[in-house]
Amino acid sequence: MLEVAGLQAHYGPSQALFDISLQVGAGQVVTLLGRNGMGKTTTISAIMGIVKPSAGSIRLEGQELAGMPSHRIANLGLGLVPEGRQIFPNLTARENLVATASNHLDQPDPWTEERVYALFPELAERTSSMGNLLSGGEQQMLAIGRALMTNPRLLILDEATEGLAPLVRAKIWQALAQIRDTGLSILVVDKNLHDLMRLADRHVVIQRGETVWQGTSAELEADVVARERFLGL
Ligand SMILES: Nc1ncnc2c1ncn2[C@@H]1O[C@H](COP(=O)(O)OP(=O)(O)OP(=O)(O)O)[C@@H](O)[C@H]1O
Repeated sequence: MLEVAGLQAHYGPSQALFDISLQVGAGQVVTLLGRNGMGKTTTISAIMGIVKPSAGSIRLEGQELAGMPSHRIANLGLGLVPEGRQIFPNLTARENLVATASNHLDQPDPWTEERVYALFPELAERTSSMGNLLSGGEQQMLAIGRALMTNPRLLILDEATEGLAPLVRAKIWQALAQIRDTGLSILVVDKNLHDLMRLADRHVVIQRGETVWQGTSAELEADVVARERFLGL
């Protein structure tokens, strides 16, 4: 479904990505792991076309995305839940959900407000609350719901549970498991590896802008050296 190979990216003269390769198969949950500042957000930004890749390829079901403007990439089926949630503060929860809703790919059984509220019953209680008045957890649920309402083929989450209480975090993981069960592919950046071990099929570890390890949850569990060396865990 998504194949990234030899991806490089720069911020002005400074190179942030040197050689990123990763694959997300249809219906798979894949994590992107690495210590702070190693290039996880930049990798996601390059996939989404927010940062222009300077080399390498990013293919979605065979179609090259590198060099495309980000709105076209989004229309081809990549749904982003950005770091920091980026909820529209002056729109209500409901308006946030519908503002960017679409079904460009004519997906059967598309996501609707009702389906999002069934996934996150907390949001159903808050439909007329302004975005900036929602709690961190509600904002995160809304950011996920908003991305789902674009009916993507691949959902990408950057630090989806950052700053959330354990109980709220558990709700988010539970929802992601439900989303995975609908067959949607998911690429997720998060620091809570323990929670992700159960949810994810594969893990990709990056260090200083390079992919340095890839494998399954069982392989990562068994590879104490890689965990210590690349993740400090
Ligand atoms: N807008 C920017 N301009 C210049 N350099 C940047 C910019 N954003 C990130 N960088 C640099 O690129 C490198 C990778 O950063 P990135 O944010 O992708 O890492 P990360 O793995 O997502 O880290 P974190 O977990 O802290 O978010 C770092 O050296 C960072 O300083």
